[in-house]
Amino acid sequence: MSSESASTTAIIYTHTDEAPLLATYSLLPIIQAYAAQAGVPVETRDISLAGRIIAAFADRLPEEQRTPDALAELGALAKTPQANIIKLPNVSASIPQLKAAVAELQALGYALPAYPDEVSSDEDRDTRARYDKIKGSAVNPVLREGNSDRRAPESVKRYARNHPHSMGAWSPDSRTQVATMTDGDFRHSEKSVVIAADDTLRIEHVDEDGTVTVLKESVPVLAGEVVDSTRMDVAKLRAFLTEQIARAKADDVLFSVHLKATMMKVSDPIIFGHVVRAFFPALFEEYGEVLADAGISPNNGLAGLLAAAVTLPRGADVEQAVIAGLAAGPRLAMVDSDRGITNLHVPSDVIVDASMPAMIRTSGHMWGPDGQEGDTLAVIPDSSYAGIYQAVIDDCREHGAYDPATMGSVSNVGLMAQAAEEYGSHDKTFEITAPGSVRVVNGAGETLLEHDVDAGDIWRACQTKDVPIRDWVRLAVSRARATGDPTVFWLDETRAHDANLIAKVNAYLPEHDTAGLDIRIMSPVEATKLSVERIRQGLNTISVTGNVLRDYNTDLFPILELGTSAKMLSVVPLINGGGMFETGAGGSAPKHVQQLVKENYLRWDSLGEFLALAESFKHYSEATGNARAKVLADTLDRATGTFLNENRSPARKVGSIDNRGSHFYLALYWAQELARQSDDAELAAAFEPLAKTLAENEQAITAELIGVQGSPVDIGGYYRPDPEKTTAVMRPSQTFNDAIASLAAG
Ligand SMILES: NC(=O)C1=CN([C@@H]2O[C@H](COP(=O)(O)OP(=O)(O)OC[C@H]3O[C@@H](n4cnc5c(N)ncnc54)[C@H](OP(=O)(O)O)[C@@H]3O)[C@@H](O)[C@H]2O)C=CC1
Ligand SMILES: O=C(O)CCC(=O)C(=O)O
Ligand SMILES: [Mg+2]
Repeated sequence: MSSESASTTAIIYTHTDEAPLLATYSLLPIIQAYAAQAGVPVETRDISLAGRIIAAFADRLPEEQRTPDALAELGALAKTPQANIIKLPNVSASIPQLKAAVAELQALGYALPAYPDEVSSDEDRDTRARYDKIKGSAVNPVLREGNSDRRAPESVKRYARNHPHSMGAWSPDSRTQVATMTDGDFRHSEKSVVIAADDTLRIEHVDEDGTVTVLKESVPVLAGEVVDSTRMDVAKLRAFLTEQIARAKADDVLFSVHLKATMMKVSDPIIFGHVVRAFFPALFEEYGEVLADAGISPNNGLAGLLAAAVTLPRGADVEQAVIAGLAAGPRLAMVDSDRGITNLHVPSDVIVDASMPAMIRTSGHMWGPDGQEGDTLAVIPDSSYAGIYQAVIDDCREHGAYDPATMGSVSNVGLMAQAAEEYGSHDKTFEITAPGSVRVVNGAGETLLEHDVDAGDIWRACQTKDVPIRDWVRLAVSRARATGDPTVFWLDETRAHDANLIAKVNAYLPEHDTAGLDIRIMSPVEATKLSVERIRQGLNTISVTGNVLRDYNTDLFPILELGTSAKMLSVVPLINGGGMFETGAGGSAPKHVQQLVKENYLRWDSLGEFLALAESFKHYSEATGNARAKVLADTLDRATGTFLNENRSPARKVGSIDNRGSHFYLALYWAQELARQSDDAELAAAFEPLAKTLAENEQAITAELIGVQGSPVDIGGYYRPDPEKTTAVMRPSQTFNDAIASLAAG
């Protein structure tokens, strides 16, 4: 089947990375077997980090190693009404991850160039440009051609209330605090304009002598689009960081930094590098030049720095300086205290959306170098969104931890389509090399936005198109109508960008019937206070936010309410009519892969996949008229309900059912629902024998699945696991495999 004809008729299930990929090896064969009975093809496309690297260098690889650019194909598909994509989380690679993936592929025989830290030739420039396109959040902005609708379905919320997850108690004496800048950051420097007519903008740097350097030649814009620019004053950033490090030391709390070096792939690694510099002043005073000359950047974290420094003549001295710096500074929060991995080791290890809620769930604690929990100074340099975490912390300190058995819910409608807001800043973010100004100029040569800058400052521009804003308002009203819940736009009228958005929201709301709906506009901090107050009363609130708060809120509230964002329903109604169904709101859980390899146990919870799949079948049925797809959806919904009632989610430890066992139970309940339903007798007959076989063999299958656990396994790679080895590991029950195979045979 060619990809064009496939795209009009098939559901595309993405082949990604890490834990979700492992789960796919077990779950996808079940899905394909069931869907085939209803005439619904389910195909895969490889958008894994390794797959994207291979595709990007296809022209430099021999014929037999080449693969097509599946991400480009799906990006184009997402713009069509035919799109029906199930999107699993994928690695948004930091440079250390990218390098590791390249090394693994090279070892597999792919003659890929190394990532050039220093660029000295045209070839380097080309190689670097290809890798830079792959790194960071490179998949989601391409596929997300719609806004985001993330929520906990009622059945999931009920499950969480009946099986409340653990929640660390909060003390009124907690000294945990958020530290954020009050001046000179992105928040305080922001300027914003609404574009009057379709145009092409240019971004220029003007140095102190008036010499103009074009930073970006062409930024096409449409009428009604919001364009912002802003700067991080690096002198102020460094002063702020030095102050916070001293403060954490004086207060004897842990020091931690929380960034999004993956999604904000240009700005945040630079900020991360400044944190590393500020934490180790003596190291950089002494060896800064040596490290820089060797192309070793603190932006990639302490782990990369230490590994690379070993090769230097004074490598041992550098290592000693790091040890001395750790001893001299405040106690540094740890990612893994057993393995000595600090908060400053790898930029992709401290991703704010997951790291802050995990801390709030654990009594406001992080882990210290001694492996003990402790209060922390959580540094979030830019103040645009940091205040929401402080508001939650203040609430917990005052009223204690939330109670998952009784708390309400905060769902999210997020603006993200067409690379909205910070998502689109990657190719418009610059680390400034000389003092002067940066300006955004329109086609007529007029300056629309301008900032004074100094060398080292980070300057960035963002774009938010009008069509997505309009669609976001529509989606917010439709969720408000569907639920009757208060619906709050988290917008701050004192922020330049938000002020423009507020005007648009006020213009577009009257296009809808909002009679009887409670729709408000509040600053993020005030909206947080309202939402947590309602949560404590067991009440639900819809948060309608921009892209970054979409990311933050859809981990923050689910982690507090459900224990994990993996249990979220995450739908992206694509603006051109297609559907994308994301599986949960979390990431690719690297820790889970380590556990599988060590003890053949995968604790990944595929509930997000089950929820996405049901929505995808529903959409398929509506788009194609295939009534059987609707039967698949309805029966899967009911099966997921039983799955939750029976508490068949993976446990965390060896000896219980894990991800594979949870897939068996889903297959059992789904087959039983299909056999039982009366909408389609033929389909019922097709599933009756399977339902019987699975039920009869429950003991045997779970015994086979649990029996393999407990010892190390080989999946033949991390970023490019070997398909045969991984299949063998992820499908270890012959009885179960035979039963699924019998469906096709029958
Ligand atoms: N949509 C996407 O494509 C996204 C991709 N990412 C990427 O994922 C990677 C890891 O990100 P990170 O910030 O560490 O966040 P993760 O969400 O991957 O991990 C945080 C923790 O969340 C829990 N968790 C997440 N998903 C599940 C699940 N399905 N079942 C059970 N537990 C789950 C696990 O906790 P525990 O250990 O307690 O079990 C996990 O260790 C990065 O490369 C990041 O860029 C991140 C977010 C979204
Ligand atoms: O695109 C990414 O890097 C991660 C996105 C994410 O965390 C989210 O969508 O919640
Ligand atoms: Mg997120």
